[in-house]
Amino acid sequence: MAAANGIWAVIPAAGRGTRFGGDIPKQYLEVAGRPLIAHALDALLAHPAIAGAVVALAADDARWPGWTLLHGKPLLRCQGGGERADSVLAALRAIPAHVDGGGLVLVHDAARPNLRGGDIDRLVAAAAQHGDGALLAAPVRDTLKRADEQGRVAGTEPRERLWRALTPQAFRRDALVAALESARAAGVVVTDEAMAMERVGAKPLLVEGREDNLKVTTPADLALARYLLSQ
Ligand SMILES: Nc1ccn([C@@H]2O[C@H](COP(=O)(O)OP(=O)(O)OP(=O)(O)O)[C@@H](O)[C@H]2O)c(=O)n1
Ligand SMILES: C[C@](O)(CO)[C@H](O)COP(=O)(O)O
Repeated sequence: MAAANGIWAVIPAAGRGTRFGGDIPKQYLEVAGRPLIAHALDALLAHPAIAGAVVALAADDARWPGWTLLHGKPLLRCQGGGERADSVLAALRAIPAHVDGGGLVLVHDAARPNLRGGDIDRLVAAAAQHGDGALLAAPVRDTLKRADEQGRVAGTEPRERLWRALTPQAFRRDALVAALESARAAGVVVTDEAMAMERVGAKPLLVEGREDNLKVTTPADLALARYLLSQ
C-alpha cells in the first residue's frame, strides 16, 4: 500500500559520463528517437504507483528540455552533486514537503533506459512488505575471475549468492536520507542506496530484475540499449 501522496521517484542524472566519453552527456544521447533520460522518466511516471519524480541535473546541464509534467504527474528538478549519492540526497530533499516522509521512494539511474513496469510492480510490492527496503538485482551467472596487475587471472571468485545490484532501489524516504547523511558524514562514498542502508544495519531484500535493465556506461551499452528499445 503506497503511503499518503503516493510513491515518489528520484532519478540521478547529473553524471559526467567519463567512461562513456564524447561531447554530449550520455543522458542526452538519442535512443529510439528520444534522449536516453526520457526512457527512465517515462517508465517511472507511467507506472500507476508513482506519484511524481525529482531529477537531479548537473549545475551546467544545458540540455534539460524543461519538462515539468509527465503522464500528468509532477516532474521536478534539482541540482545534483559531485557523487551519485550527493545527487540522490539532493533529489530526496527536493521532494515536496506534503509528501509523507515515511513513504517509499524509488531511486533509479537515468542511465538505465530499459526499465519495465513488471519490475516496478515487484519491487514496490517487496519494499512495501519488507521494512528494510528492496532493490532490483540480477544473480551472477558467469564465473568470476580476479585479475592481477598484469591482467592475468589471479584467481576464481566464488559466485554463490552473488548478485549485481540494479535500480530502482526502494526505501522509506526518511530512513534513506538519514543513511545517506550518515555515510556522507563518515566520508564514505556509497555506490548505491542499499550500501548506505547496509551501513546502518538494514538488510534490504534482493528482488530479481530483468537482465536487460542495463546501465549505459560505455558506447557498447548504448548500442545494446538502442537495440533493446527498438524492439
Ligand atoms: N555525481 C553524479 C554521478 C552520477 N550520477 C548519475 O548516476 C547514474 C549512474 O551513474 P553512472 O552510470 O556512473 O554515470 P556517470 O557518473 O555519468 O558515468 P561515469 O562514472 O563514467 O562518469 C547516472 O544516471 C548518472 O547521471 C549523478 O546523478 N550524479
Ligand atoms: C546504482 C548502480 O547502478 C547499481 O549497480 C551502480 O552502483 C551505479 O554505479 P555508477 O558507477 O555510479 O554507474
